Amino acid sequence: MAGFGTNDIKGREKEDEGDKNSNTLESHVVIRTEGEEVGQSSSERDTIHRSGSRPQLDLSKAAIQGNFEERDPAILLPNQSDDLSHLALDIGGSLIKLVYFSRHEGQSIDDKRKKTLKERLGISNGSRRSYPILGGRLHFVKFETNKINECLDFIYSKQLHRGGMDARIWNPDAPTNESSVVKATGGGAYKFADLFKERLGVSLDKEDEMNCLVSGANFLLKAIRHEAFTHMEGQKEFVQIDQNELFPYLLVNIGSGVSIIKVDGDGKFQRVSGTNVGGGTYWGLGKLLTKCKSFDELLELSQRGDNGAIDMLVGDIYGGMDYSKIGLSASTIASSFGKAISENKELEDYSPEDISLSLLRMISYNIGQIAYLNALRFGLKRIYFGGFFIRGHAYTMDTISFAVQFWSNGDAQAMFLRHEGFLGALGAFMSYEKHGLDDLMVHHLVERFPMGAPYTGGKIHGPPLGDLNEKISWMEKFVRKGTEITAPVPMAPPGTTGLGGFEVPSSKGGTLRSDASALNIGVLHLVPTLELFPLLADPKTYEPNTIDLSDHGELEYWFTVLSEHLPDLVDKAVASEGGTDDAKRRGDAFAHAFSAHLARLMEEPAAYGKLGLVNLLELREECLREFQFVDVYRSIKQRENEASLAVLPDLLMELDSMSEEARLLTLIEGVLAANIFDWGSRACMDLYHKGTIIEIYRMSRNKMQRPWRVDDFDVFKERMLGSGDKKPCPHKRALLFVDNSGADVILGMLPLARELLRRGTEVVLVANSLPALNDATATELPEIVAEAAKHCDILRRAAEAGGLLVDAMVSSLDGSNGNSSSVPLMVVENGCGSPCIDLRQVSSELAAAAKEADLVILEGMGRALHTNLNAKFKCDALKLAMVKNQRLAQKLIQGNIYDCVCRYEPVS
Ligand SMILES: Nc1ncnc2c1ncn2[C@@H]1O[C@H](COP(=O)(O)OP(=O)(O)O)[C@@H](O)[C@H]1O
Ligand SMILES: CC(C)(COP(=O)(O)O)[C@@H](O)C(=O)NCCC(=O)O
Ligand SMILES: [Mn+2]
Repeated sequence: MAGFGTNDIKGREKEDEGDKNSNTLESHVVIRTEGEEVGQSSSERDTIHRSGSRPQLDLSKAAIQGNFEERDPAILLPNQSDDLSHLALDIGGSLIKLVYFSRHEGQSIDDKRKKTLKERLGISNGSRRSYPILGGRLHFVKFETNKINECLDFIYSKQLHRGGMDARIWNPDAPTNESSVVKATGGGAYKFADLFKERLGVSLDKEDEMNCLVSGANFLLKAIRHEAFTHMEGQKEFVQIDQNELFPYLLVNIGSGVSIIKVDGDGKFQRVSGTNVGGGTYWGLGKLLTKCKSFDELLELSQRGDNGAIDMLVGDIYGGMDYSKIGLSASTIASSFGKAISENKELEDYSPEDISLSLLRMISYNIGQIAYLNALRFGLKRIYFGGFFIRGHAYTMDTISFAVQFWSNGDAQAMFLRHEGFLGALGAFMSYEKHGLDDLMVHHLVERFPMGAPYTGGKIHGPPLGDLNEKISWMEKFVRKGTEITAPVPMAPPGTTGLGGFEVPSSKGGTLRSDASALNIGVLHLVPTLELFPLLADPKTYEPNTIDLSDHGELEYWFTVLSEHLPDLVDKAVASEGGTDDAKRRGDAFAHAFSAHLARLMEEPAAYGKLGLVNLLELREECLREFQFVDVYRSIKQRENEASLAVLPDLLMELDSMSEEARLLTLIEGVLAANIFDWGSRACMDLYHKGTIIEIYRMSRNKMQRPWRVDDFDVFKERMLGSGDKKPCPHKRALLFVDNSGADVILGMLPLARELLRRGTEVVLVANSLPALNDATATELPEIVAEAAKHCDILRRAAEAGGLLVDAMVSSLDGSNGNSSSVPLMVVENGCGSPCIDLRQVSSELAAAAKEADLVILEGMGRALHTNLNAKFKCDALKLAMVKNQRLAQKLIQGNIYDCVCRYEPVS
């Protein structure tokens, strides 16, 4: 449909009138679940959501209460917290790497509704793992080895040596275990054992370094989706690792020295070679030759260098010509530092920049070459490079990649790891028994990039700041200091010439992002309750994002959309927390944090792994949560729900007076029309100033004209109603992924759900676990359904059967009580708090509900267009959305804003 003219819409006063007339939800609330927001003080709500992502999935309290019959493992065994280890170390020649685990208080809403639901879905008992996976977070921190005292202070301040602060949060009476044991690897585990004992009273349990490197690498390659990447000529590309073809591979760890390991499987490896010319050589020699004070300074110098001033090039020997017969260009380095012998110059006559670059190239190239030769020795094609020498530095990676590519004629591939320097520490962490990490799968891990590490220059450790005040004041300091965070990472292509030579890197004068602000690895959230959505036709090829943000134009467009939305979002966020000074400070901090993330990603889109809209939109919500904005759109949602519930009875009556066929069309039309209530869309927000909810809804419905831009309604209708005399059998169970609040869910999806129920199909409403924009959450839905059920027998009976109406439930219309024989209407949480959905990581509840489902209905722009438009399912799928963005409409459906998509994909 075309745009909405102002003529269509009446003045704003109407809305207020409508508000006065409508019943408020609060006055009708019947069920109130534990932990529910209604009526809670904001501080109570904070506690519930403070833990950030997906707390509902983490049923820690249930486990704490000792109900070992429950399947949900989440965070478990608080009383055994002494057995659970929280810290592992890799103490190397140059750096100390720490991996530590923190548990966070999850929200458990184990109410009656959930219990009934679990019974229905058959997930109440049995199949507990023998070793529960822990729910919590893995943090990565590093220190310089020569500043070991800083490291000891850090461990002490976080009490990590005592099993962590968390242990006492769970069990305040837990004795502090003075003789605790911490897993450690690297030479320092021996060298500093006494110091750890003396200062912290802990014994270091030494683990073999190679073993740790390998198990760390294997864990990363198996459990993290976007861990490994190639880096050629400035281009970073993530590689999808086929788990069946993971082994064998060559692992090259470039620390102070270099270890080269052939890996054949878990625990199956051989250190086949190594070289003493490694990261320590670059840093050591570089320090002597340039007087640099830090590794980063040295690396930064290299970016402004011209190694041709020191290196003897092929051209220098051949009078400026290539030696093309053997494939060497004039710019190929014939002899690193070779020029220094023929010139009558002293060290001071060479620039530190040139020296640093010569050194970097010499060492990187040499390691690349030795790595390749070893790969050749064993016929290996995949070479993974780790170790902190790499430091995510584009030029280093390009040089190594070039060497491998050049010498192997393209046969072997150099790949790098995002957690490059933490392999050993992760391996040491893995060596604890009983942590259950071996069972972890890709879908159990969510990586988050919190703001608030101390980015102050110089310090290389960057523990995330847990305390909100600390975070905000850091953010304020940062804002005063300037743009340290957003300073560009030098990513300029190195200008490789081919033929074994390199031109001088073209990036000039850029400062290297300080190590602590590199922010390219986040905190790994372990969420054991996440699962792969079982109805995906082919999980291996599934890609949630529809739009490819590696297209720079797209990236820029969506970044602009998000930036422009920010001021309004901050206003709403601050208002949602009462507009207090504290809320304003948090609002400011949020705006800066989110802008900094955007700026970071704009410079280096792949910094946080492969980037898509699903990540960007979730990042925004996560960032709000980080600054404790619990539910920004709460009052908007409530107002829209109230207005919509008030007109629901009329709508249901209207529907009931129609023929089956007309009704089905009206229902689908209703869903599409009501999808206009989206507070994430700029165009829609502008629209809301022009009319009341009900007016906009009516107008939207009046404008629904078929054919829609994508219109598979007739095929869907045939599947639902049959044709001629043939009545098809109804679907057994439909999953309805709902979107937005108010009209969208109440006047759109609920009536559709009711129709399915009427036809004997069980309905599962799938809603967000956490708030995102104005999306209804799974905790809000039962109340909404309860209200709707007051006006509708079908909904009431189904809701009762699905356990949605509990205790002193609505006084039923027909006076009957108790369980009816109706097919059930259920509500499950989807496991996320974003306007989009990545079906590789959904709640276990949803995964269980999906097993019996034969129809999936995805609704809304976020879940059906930005993500999943191209997703294929093992069952029938209906994708419904109104496109509320002009550019997207053009791109996806060659249409216009407010056009509609009704895509039906029957299982073949
Ligand atoms: N901030 C830093 N300080 C010192 N060295 C660093 C730093 N960042 C990167 N490096 C490089 O990383 C190397 C150490 O890598 P790492 O994998 O930690 O090995 P090790 O276990 O031998 O300490 C150093 O020799 C240096 O080349
Ligand atoms: C965030 C959204 C995906 C939510 O849409 P919904 O799923 O509610 O239909 C959408 O509002 C969106 O893409 N907004 C940004 C584009 C714009 O403002 O035009
Ligand atoms: Mn939405």
